[in-house]
Formats: sequence, C-alpha cells, structure tokens
Amino acid sequence: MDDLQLNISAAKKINRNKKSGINQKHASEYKFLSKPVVTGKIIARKRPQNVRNTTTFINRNTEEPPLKVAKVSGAPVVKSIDLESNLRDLSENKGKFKEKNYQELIDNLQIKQKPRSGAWISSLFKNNPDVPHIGQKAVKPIVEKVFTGQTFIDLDLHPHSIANLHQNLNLKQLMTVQQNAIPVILQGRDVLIRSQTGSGKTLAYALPIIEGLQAIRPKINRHDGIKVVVVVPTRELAVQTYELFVKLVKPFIWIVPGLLSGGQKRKAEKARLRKGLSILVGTPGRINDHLRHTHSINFAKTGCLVLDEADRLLDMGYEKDVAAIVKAIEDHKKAATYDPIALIKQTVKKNVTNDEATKILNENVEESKVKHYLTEVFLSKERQTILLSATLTKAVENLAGITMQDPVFIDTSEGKVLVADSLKQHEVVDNKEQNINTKVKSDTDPPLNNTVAKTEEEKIANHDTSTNNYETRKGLKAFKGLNHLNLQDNDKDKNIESLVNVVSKNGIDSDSDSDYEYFKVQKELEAKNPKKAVQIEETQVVETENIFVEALKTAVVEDELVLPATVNQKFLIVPMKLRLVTLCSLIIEHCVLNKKGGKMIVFMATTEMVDYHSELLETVLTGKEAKVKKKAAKNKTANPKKRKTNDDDREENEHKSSSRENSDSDFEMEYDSPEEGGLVPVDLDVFSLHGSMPHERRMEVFKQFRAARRGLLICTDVAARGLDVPRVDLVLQYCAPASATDYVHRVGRTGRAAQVGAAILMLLPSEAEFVRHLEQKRIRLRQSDESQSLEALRSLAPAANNAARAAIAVQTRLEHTAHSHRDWLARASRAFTSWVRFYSGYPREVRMWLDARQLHLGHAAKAFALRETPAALARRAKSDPNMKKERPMNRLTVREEEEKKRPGFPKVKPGLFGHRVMNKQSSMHTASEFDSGLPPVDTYNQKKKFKNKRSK
Ligand SMILES: Nc1ncnc2c1ncn2[C@@H]1O[C@H](COP(=O)(O)OP(=O)(O)OP(=O)(O)O)[C@@H](O)[C@H]1O
Repeated sequence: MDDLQLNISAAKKINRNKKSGINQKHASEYKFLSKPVVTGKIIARKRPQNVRNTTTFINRNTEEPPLKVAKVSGAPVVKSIDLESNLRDLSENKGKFKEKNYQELIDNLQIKQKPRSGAWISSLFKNNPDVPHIGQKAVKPIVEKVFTGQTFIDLDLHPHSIANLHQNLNLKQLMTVQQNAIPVILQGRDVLIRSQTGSGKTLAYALPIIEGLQAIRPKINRHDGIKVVVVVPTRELAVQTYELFVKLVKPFIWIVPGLLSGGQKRKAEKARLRKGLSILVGTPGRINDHLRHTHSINFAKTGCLVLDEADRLLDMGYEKDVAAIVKAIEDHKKAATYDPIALIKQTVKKNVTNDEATKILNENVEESKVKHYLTEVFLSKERQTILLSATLTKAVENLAGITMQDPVFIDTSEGKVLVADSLKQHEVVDNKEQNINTKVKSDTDPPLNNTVAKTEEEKIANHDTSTNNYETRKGLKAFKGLNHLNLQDNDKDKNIESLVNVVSKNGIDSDSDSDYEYFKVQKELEAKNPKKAVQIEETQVVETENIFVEALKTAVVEDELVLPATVNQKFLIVPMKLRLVTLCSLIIEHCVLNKKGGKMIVFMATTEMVDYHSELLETVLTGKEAKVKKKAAKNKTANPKKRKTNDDDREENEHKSSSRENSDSDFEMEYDSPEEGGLVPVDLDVFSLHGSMPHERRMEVFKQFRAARRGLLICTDVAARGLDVPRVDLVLQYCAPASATDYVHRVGRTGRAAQVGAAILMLLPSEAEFVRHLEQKRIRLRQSDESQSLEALRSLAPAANNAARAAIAVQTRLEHTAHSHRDWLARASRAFTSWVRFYSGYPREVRMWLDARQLHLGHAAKAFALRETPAALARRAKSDPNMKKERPMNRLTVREEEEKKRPGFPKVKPGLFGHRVMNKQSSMHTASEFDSGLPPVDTYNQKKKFKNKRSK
C-alpha cells in the first residue's frame, strides 16, 4: 500500500505539471507518506487529504531534481488516472460496495500497479513489535560423555579391523556408545540405542556387524545373499552410511556393501542386486520399490536389520515402507529352507560330499564359537534387530515391542549409561510369581513393587546410577556363557506355544510365529470378541514385563533431550520485517567476516523457501544479479521475439521499464547520495538441499558441501538427520522447528564428535515462549543481543553510516531483485505461500507458541522481500500451476489406492506397552523425501511397449 500511495502522488504530480507547469511546493514534502494500514477504511479516510492537496500538485515545478522524484516505473499516465478515479469511487461510494469484496477491489487495483520498482519508502524499522527479553530459566542440561578413554584394542575385534580404524579412519579412542553397544551387538542381541547426535552411533553398529560377518567360515561371498539390511531415512544418510561400510570392509574384501538410494536407474540397481550384495544400505522407499519390482532381492539370509534414526523412520510416510521391509525379511526367512550342509556346499563351490561338508561345518562352528554369537546369528534363521536414534518416541517403543526379542536398551545420557537387559524379565517374573504365591498365603506381606524394587534389576530400571556401569551389568553377565540361539529358541517356542494356545482356544488356526500374523490374529480376535483379546494382552504383560520395558517407558515419558555440551546454543528474537536482513547479516558475519572461514547450515521450513532464499541471497550477496542480467540481455538479442499473450506483454513492458529505471540507481529515495545504497559483493558459496531436488543434484550438493572448507547450506529438515558434515560451526534455524526433537537433530549437525559448534534459533517476538518449551526438555539456550545482529551488514553496504541504513540498503536490493522479473516474483510468492501453509500446520503440541493467528502477514511479506499485500500474494499462488498443493506421499512407487490398503505397523500393541500409539505427523510438509525416486513401474513398462510398437 505504500507504493500505491506513492504512485498516486507521483501520477498527480505528472498530470498537473503537464497542465500548468507552476511550482509552489517542494517534492520532498510529499515523498515520505506515512504507511496506511491495508484496509478500505483507511484508504477512504486518506483519500480526501489527497484531494485537498490538489492545488499544491497543480503548482509543482517541472524542473524538480530527478533524484527527489518518485518514479512511476513505466506505468502509463492513463493508468494512473484510472487508478485515481477508481480510488475516488471507492472512497466516495464506500457504503455502496456492500455486496462487493472491498478488499479484492483494492488488491486488483494494486496488482495493476506492478511492478513496484525504483524508489521505495522503507518501513523496515517502523511499526515493529518490541523484542521481549525473556531471560533464561535455570536449566541443568543433560550431559553425555562422548569419549571413554578406552581404545578399540580393548574390544574383542579382529586385528585387521583395529589397524584399519587407526590407519584409514584415524580413530583410536572409543566413544561411550561404542564401548557399550559393540559388545552387546557382538552377542547377537537385539539392541535399542539412544545416544546424542554426533556420538558415533553409526560405527557402534557397523563395526560389530563387519566383525560378525568376517568371522563366518567358509568366507561369505556376494552370492550368499543379503546378510545385513540397513534402513535410513534420507538418501544423503544412505550414501554416508554406505561409504563408512566401504571403509570398514577394506581388510575383508569378500564382504560387499551396496547402496539403494537412487542416482541410478532401476535397471542398474537391479543388475547390482543380481550380482549380489552382503550388506544393503538404503532408504525405505527405494528398498521397498525393489521388493515390489525386483525378483533378485531376497532377505532369506538376512541376519541383521538396522533401523537408523528409528523415530524418523516411523513418521507417517515412511512407516508403511518400513513395515513392508520387516515383513519381507520375516516372510523370506520363513519361506527359506535352512540347510547348513547345502549352504556349505554352495559356498565352497566345489564338489564336496555331504560328509566333507559336515566336517567343514563342524570345524567352522568350533571356530565361530570362540568368537561372537553374532556370527552364528548370520548362519541361522534368526535375526538381530538394531534400532538407533538420538531421540525416542512412543512409535519406537511400539516398534521395539513388535520387532525385537529379548532386547537390550542402551542409553548413554548423563553418566547413566543405562544398559537395560530384557533377559532379566525371567527373574522379575519369577519374583512376581513368588510374590503372588506368597500373597495368596498371607495378605499382610509387603506389596509386590516394594519387593521387586529391592532387586538389582529394578535399581537399573529406576536409573539408580550408583551401581549401574558396564562392569555391573547383570544382564550381560546373565547372558554370558549361554548360547544366544538356544535362549532365543526356548523363548520363542514358549511364546509361539502360548500364542498358538490362545489362538486355538479362540477357534482361529494359525501356525505363524511372525509378529504380523500375531497382530492380524489379534485384530481379528478383537473384532470378534474384545474381551478375549484383552485376555491375550494380560497374558503377555505378565510374560514380558521386564527392565527393558521399564527403562524404555521411562525414557519415552521423561522425553528429556540431550545435546552435545560443546554446542553454544542461543536464540535471537527478531521482528518479522527484519528477518531477511538479519539472516543476511548472520551469513556475512559467519561465512565472510570470519577469518577462519565459517561453514553454516540454515534450516528453513519448505522446499520453496529453500529454492527462493538460496537464489535470492546468492544473487544479492555475491553480485550474481549483474551476471544474470548480462546473460539475459544477451539471450534477448539472440532469441527472436515470441508471440505473447496480453498479460505477458504487459509484464514484459513493466519489466523493461523497471530495468530502465534501475540502470540509474535503486536507492534515490533512501539516500542523499545514490552510491550509499551500493552493495559490495562478497565471496560466498551458497548450496541448497531439499527433498524435491533431482537426485543427482542432491548428491552433488551434499558431496560439494561436505568437501567445502567454508560456505552456506540452506536446507529443509531433509538435512537434519544423521548427516555428518565436517567443520560445520554454525546451525541457524531460520524457521522454528516443528518439535523439540527436530530442534535437537538440527542442532546436532554441529558439535559432532566433541567438536565445538554454535546454534542459533531465530524466533519472532510472538514465538519467544517456545524457548520455555525447550527448557522443559532440559535444553538450555541464551538470548542473543538483537541490537548487534545487523552490524555485519555495514561491510556489505560500506557507504551506509550505520547498521540500520545498511539494512535498508540490503532490503531494498533484495526487494528490487525479487521484483525484477515475473519468475522471481512467482518464486517469491510460492515461497511465501508455502511458508504460511507450513506455519498453520505446526503440530498441536507447539501451536500455542507458534500460532499462525499471531502472524502479521504484511510484515511477513516483507521478510520475503515482497511488496504486495498477502491477499494479492495468495491469489497469485492460487493461480500458480507450479505451486504444490498436496503433501507428498510415496506416489511414485505406490498408487494412491494401493497406499490406503497397505498395512503399516499395528497402532495398538497389546501386551508390553499396551497403549495406543499415534505416529507424529512429519514436519516435512513439502518435501518429497518419501518418494523412492524411481518412476512407477507401469509407466516404465508402458514406455517399453510403446518403444516396441514403434520399432515394429
Ligand atoms: N571413536 C571415534 N573417535 C573419533 N571420532 C569418531 C569415532 N567414532 C565416530 N567418530 C566420528 O564422529 C562423527 C559422528 O559420528 P556418527 O555420524 O556416527 O554420529 P551419530 O551418533 O550417528 O549422529 P546422529 O545422531 O546425528 O546420526 C563422525 O564424523 C565419525 O567419523
């Protein structure tokens, strides 16, 4: 609306100058009109003032210095008269427009005013809300010790592995999670690991897996089938994990890791699968796609399933794919006939008799007994499951209940180093049974819980850290010396027996021991007879209640979050209109002025925001704009004029006129001397990453940013999980995260492996209390001084004599760039609209602090360098065919109708955890991370058919 007002004034001035040529008033007296509120009411009030000023305009001198005059940006005079008369109509007939949408009329008028180039009244520092200084509460953050002081030699590992770690990975000391997890994984146990970001979880599971595989005799080869499946949520993490496996198998070249995360066509991946892999690393969508469409993928020999970032994998969008993978492993293993003699004969690959094969088997069993039980798991029909994350959710608890047997829970936070072993259940249950028995005898005996609490296991479950270290872990001691397979077999038999008993009692035949079958049966029972179903639940509770469950439940309920102590966490409260310039300032300060060369990650809410901001910031800060303009000019001369629609013509003309104007200076209205608004380009590498980018580009960006010594990465939450980019020393959350968990993972991209890092959370004044939410989760942040936040811009606009003027110069340039072409404007509007949508979709848990109703959308538009009203922007977005309207789903691999029918994990877990589990809504509203990245198979076949037809 500023612009509207400004152009009206200018239009009048020109008309009247033409008529009279008399000057009575200086132009500067009317150039800084106060900003009217964007409502019809205000305009109606303002209008008579302009009418009264008519005489002054008539008497204006035509020879006013050009620098002081607002530019009309190519808008023809006739247009201005139309506008003027329209406005008069509006104001004078205000009462008569009842049935029309008054706001829309204004917006339409405003749209006709495009483009708003040239002179501009900056309101960057006007009408901003006060920045609250909320201080900080005394929060004692949970601290996790990263290194233990012990070395890899202290573990029972192959000497080649240790040498490889020293020489090729330069790793010597053990991290806490590695020290605790490696021995347990080597035992072949199912493990759930929680440990802070950057604490070395990947090596904690990869190293023992390689150890278990290399010990198999005769040596495995790639034709022996997929022994290990590692599922991770993003393609970048898949590449990273695969690369670690490649490094770890160097001394054991017969183990072949493989990657299924895109980058290649389905055909190439199929060929790789046919050739054979020992370890498969991939994203859920991609693996699932091959499960559906590639015959050579088979999990019959899979002895180990790893779900990294388990809580993320259970978000909506991934859950069904993960469920399908777990089911496939179970089904393939069930269908396979386990014949060790046949396996030996196949592996040895020469004609051996059965006796010889038995001899080899016995020798190898002897050999493997000396080593790890994990090796035996690989040779059996069993499966080890490893779940990992820095944060736990109820969905993970649920998954643990479904997929794990006798699991161990390892939590390395705050000296707890909790290792809760479910095998203690038998003792606990025994105690309970004893108590129940005693209770029958005497009602005066102490209650059950009191008795059990005295046991060692209960101490562990209650997080009694005094006795709870690695040495005193009863679970492991209890397990030592026992054959894992025997234990599992016994337990399993018991469980199956009880299940089958219950099931047959209820008249349903099932010989299945799979969790899925169990739940299918359970659901059917529930539907038939709810009471009987409850009976199963109760039976299960008594059988399986154990310290693992207790410890996990406590961890999920407490939901306290751990972040590396080496990260300096701050929050910065910035009024909406100043957000974009503050972002520029922080980037300059960190990536340009920092002599050491900073590497920074900026998290934004949507893919459109990432695209737009990375382009805009690169253009404005590095002076790329000039180069682009030159290129565009060249193209224009080279390309013959195309036929255009009326609309196109209009926009083209407007664009031309704006370019003409901008050839003088962009900042005449802001400064006495035009050069004050000039920006000095800086040397900055800008990268962008989000889930909707073409796969090759994504990988390229990821690898380039990893290798870069300095630079800026603007990304969505797709980069928030697991990515290990060296030397990232600042993480800026430009948009508030959707949960405290997301906050932790974003911050976790810095301060990895005990390195120093910093994290800034940028909040609006209305969002300030979000910090309290984080403090409740034991996250400590300090408030940053906002008065200093624009200082760095002075190096960008050296002629500006203070930070505020520099900010105005930068904002003006940003706005100018955003309005320099209709493509820019379309991109900006898309970004703005996607952000508004994102904002109104914050999960309920955080909506009280991140409340869309508190937003001033007019100010928000300014933060996107836009000059239009939110209504006009919304209309533009509505008519924009490129604007994504729906949340992405796994639409490339699975059709929508199919998707609805696909079973996920059961939502209600009877027994162990006994409550309803709702998976958290994914925060990646606009990312297509869930896609496998492969085209639908039908299209592929159709193409083939089409080609065949044509060739005939
Ligand atoms: N023993 C070790 N000594 C030194 N550095 C290590 C050691 N183990 C792992 N690292 C390094 O620590 C960094 C973080 O490791 P990793 O990516 O496995 O962390 P993470 O716990 O999986 O993090 P996130 O939760 O973010 O996924 C990596 O750069 C890795 O090379």
